[in-house]
Amino acid sequence: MKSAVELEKEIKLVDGELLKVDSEIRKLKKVQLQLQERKAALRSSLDQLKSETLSSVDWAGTEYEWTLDVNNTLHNVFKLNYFRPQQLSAINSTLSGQHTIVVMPTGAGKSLCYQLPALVKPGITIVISPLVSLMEDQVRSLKIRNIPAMLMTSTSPKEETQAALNVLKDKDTSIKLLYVTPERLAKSKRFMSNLQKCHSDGRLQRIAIDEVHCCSQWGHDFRPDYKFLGILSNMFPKVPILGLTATATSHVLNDVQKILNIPACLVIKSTFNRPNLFYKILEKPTSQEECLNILEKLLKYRYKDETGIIYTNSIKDSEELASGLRKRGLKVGCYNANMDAKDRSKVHLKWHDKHYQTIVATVAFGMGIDKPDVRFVIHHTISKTMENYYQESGRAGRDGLRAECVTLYRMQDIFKVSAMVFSSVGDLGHLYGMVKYCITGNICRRKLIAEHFNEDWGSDDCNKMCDVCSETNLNTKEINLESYCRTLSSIIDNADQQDTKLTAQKLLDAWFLKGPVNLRHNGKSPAISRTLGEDIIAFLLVENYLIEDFHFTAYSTISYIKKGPNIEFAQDSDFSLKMPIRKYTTFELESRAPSCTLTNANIKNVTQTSNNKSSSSKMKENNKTKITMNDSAPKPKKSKLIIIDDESDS
Ligand SMILES: Nc1ncnc2c1ncn2[C@@H]1O[C@H](COP(=O)(O)OP(=O)(O)OP(=O)(O)O)[C@@H](O)[C@H]1O
Repeated sequence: MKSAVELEKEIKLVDGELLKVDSEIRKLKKVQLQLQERKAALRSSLDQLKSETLSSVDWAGTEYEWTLDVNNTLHNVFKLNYFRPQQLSAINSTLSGQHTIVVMPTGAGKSLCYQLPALVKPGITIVISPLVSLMEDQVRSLKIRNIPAMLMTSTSPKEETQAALNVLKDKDTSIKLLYVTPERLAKSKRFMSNLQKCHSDGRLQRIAIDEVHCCSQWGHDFRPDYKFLGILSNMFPKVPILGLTATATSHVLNDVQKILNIPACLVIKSTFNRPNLFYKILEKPTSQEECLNILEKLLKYRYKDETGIIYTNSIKDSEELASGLRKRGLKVGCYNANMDAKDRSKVHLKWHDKHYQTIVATVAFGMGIDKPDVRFVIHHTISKTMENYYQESGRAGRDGLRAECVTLYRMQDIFKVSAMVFSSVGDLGHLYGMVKYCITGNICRRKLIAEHFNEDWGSDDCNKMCDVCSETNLNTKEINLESYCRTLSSIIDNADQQDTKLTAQKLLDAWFLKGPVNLRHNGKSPAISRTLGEDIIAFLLVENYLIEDFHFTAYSTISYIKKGPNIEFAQDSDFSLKMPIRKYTTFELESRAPSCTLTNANIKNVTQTSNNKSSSSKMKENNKTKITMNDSAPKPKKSKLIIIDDESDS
């Protein structure tokens, strides 16, 4: 038997060996990590290469084995004469079996990209869509065209659900498109097992995922159940996935590809320019009564006999405006999240059938509006972001004919919206993008929208279809803001010393020597209009010379104004800051809007049947999005209202 000392000694020796092994393990782990990183980098290069190779193909070609069928189906079943830009590319790519993501603006015609291929090849196309009402609309219009389609949601009667499940097992089914919600897919084991059966019988033709940005947490409509869709490419590797979205940011698109496990897929992206939409900013009066006067004139004269939407940002406003307009003899429906689903769909239908000229709605009225002839979208209050504005205004003119997008803007609305944005998202940058769009009077509105989508549109892309470009007598004057900056800074310092917080309104009052005397400055009232004063405050917010400071009460969130990081530059002797003065351009409230004739850009649109790589729109973005077009037909995105179909089998 060994002595204790010997045993201790031996333990030390073993410890030494263990240390050596640990060190070897660490070294090997390091090598393993390096190899994993190298492998990931190689894989990413391979994906990139595959994606670039895919993008270099002219997918809009007309020599595919299915071309004749595709054209016949377009004409005979969908009764359409031409493809809109990128539709044919998307159709050819998915029919070739490629995983594809299609990014097209709202109303550009994404649905056709999966509905048409579904009829050209045998088998079933599964369409995953987040909105029950949208699916219902689509199935209804497919049935009108004698296209066998079905949907399966939690609200479907039991027999319909059973029938839909049977379709997946039935080799003789005539059904070509089966619509399901992501929740149904994620939570129904029966659905998934039947889908596997359908696949093993060789009948699962394609999986289309509408609003595919809902996969990504970076997107504005994240839906947790969309994450589940990542298993589809592993379960059915040979079945092409076709994702569709109107959200264009590269961050979201990369995330979507990762989540769906299709990193090397083809991304087909249209430009976001909507050439048939005329953009206009109108000065918003202070009182609701005056707002109603403007809206009344617009509805009675400018948009006589036309259908449109008035968006506002609160339920209260939607009710007040709707009732005010009704009292003025107009046929108006109200739509907001306070109403139950039945009432909302009644209003939607009445508007759809032109019983109502306009619907006054909060953004609850959004996703899934498929009315092609919306001739005007009026924003009574600014949207929360440029993206939202693009989506909401984009509901106009989906038929490609001229339509108008009018925004009523005044400074106070910034703070109504910013309190909401701050409470929900915390990031005001996107709202300020919207403010910049409204207060900039010397830059084409389209150019400002293009900036948001990382695109670069020239003046040809606008074709005088915004209030700035169409104004022949545009004011290009600038105003120096140096002394105003210093005065505003001193007013805020003075209020601080008195332990008083200033709202934008109070700051404006103090600047114009109105309101409490102790808050006013010592100088003269500025020799400018109060409206210009409001623009200056908004401009200084957008440019970070002023910032908002939010305080919460039991009933509301109040926005106060503080000095921003850039205001310290105002003390420098060589400080210079200029703001272009906005001029409200002419807009006839009481004459008919120009008629809905095809614009040149539209004509280009509808005759475009093959890929045109000589785009005049230069995409700055180079995120695997090589196919770009300059003349997309009539995005967003989308309202925030999503009806979740959350019933599972269990
Ligand atoms: N090639 C075409 N020619 C003429 N009209 C078309 C064409 N393709 C689609 N449309 C019409 O354009 C309208 C919008 O199509 P669709 O609903 O597919 O748009 P979308 O891109 O899915 O929009 P959203 O993002 O709002 O869902 C529909 O009325 C549709 O019939």
